Amino acid sequence: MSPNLMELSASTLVLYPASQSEESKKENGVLAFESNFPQMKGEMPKEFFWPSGDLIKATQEELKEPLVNLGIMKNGDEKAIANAAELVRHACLKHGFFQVINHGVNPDLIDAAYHQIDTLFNLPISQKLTAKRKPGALSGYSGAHADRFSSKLPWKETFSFLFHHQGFSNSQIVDYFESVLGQDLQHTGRVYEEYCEAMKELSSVIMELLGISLGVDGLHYQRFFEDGVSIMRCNYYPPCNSANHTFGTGPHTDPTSLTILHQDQVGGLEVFVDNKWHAVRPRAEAFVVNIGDTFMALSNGRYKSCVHRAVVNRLRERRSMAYFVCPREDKVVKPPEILTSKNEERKYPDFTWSNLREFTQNHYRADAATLQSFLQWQTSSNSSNF
Ligand SMILES: C=C1C[C@]23C[C@H]1CC[C@H]2[C@]1(C)CCC[C@@](C)(C(=O)O)[C@H]1[C@@H]3C(=O)O
Ligand SMILES: O=C(O)CCC(=O)C(=O)O
Ligand SMILES: [Fe+2]
Repeated sequence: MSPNLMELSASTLVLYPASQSEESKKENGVLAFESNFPQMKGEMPKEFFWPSGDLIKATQEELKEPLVNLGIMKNGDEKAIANAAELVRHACLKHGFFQVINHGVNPDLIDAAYHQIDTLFNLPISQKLTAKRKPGALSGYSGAHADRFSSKLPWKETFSFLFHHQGFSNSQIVDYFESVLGQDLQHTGRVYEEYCEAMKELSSVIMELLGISLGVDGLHYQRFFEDGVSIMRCNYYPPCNSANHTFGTGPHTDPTSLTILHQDQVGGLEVFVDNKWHAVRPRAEAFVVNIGDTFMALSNGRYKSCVHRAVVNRLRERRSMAYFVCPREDKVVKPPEILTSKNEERKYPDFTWSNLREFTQNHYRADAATLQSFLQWQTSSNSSNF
């Protein structure tokens, strides 16, 4: 760790625990969580308790969430597209969150993808651990992130994998599933291959609309992401008898560019709007779209990265699927000139997704201040090199 990072860590950064030997992990109970989670009965281990300052309840006030009908993007009615762009613009300037309907994704495919979440998380823990996420990597299985963090653990299991938008075979995900979980998971891989293809198409339509809504050429962001590598994540949140004291996913913004999320009918996603937490009512026919930190930078700070979290339920298990759109890792993240030409200052220096991703995997636990902390870190590590 650089000395500068240590200085930062004292004030703003939440750092990983020092790397531990397998022996000390056992002593700390980390491996025990992984193998017993989510069957843990009785009292919730202290590592899952979150500070009371974070546990503020959502308001009962209904959120007037913008629902954007994407069907209009196909028939090319200019007025309808302008109206949709206005809805998106208003939502993104304010909080960075909207939902889309008539998105063209086959509901049977969404059901099939949920079904495969059950296949995945019902595997024996020994098999899930064969696909365990390696330190610093984004793909693989994780139980409560217990091997990465030692406090404020999230009450969830996740399975993540990468999806190359271009230049890979149409069995990239099948191949990954087979390599980490074995031949039996071929069908699961096929379902997610199809799901990710559908997400890629959907993200391209949303990028076009975002471009139009910012007054940028509709093709600009579409092109920027065409050779990207996105992250698909299946989330499984077991029921929790101390649901009021923990989170499934704590408060954060996504460091990625755009998140297309589907949640099941249990509900649990909450967004921070007007200084309050609001529950997002589950809608089977809709996808939730969140602006992430990287898109905030691509819009020169105009569009807000959405602050959100997921709460867990005392009695019911919950599932969600997140497709995190990311550019190619070495692409320079900077806003199009049209957004900075009218004497508007650049809000963020250039960076690459690879740098920001590395920061979240090796130096900082993503939260609601990731981008600011990353920029501070980048500045201090650059200055220490000279
Ligand atoms: C780049 C990423 C880091 C996380 C997965 C993707 C996009 C979202 C990030 C995350 C979900 C934000 C909340 C905290 C986190 C640790 C989690 O709860 O999973 C984050 C992911 C991660 O670092 O694995
Ligand atoms: O499960 C959810 O509803 C949200 C999950 C989330 O925010 C994430 O994985 O980044
Ligand atoms: Fe998120």
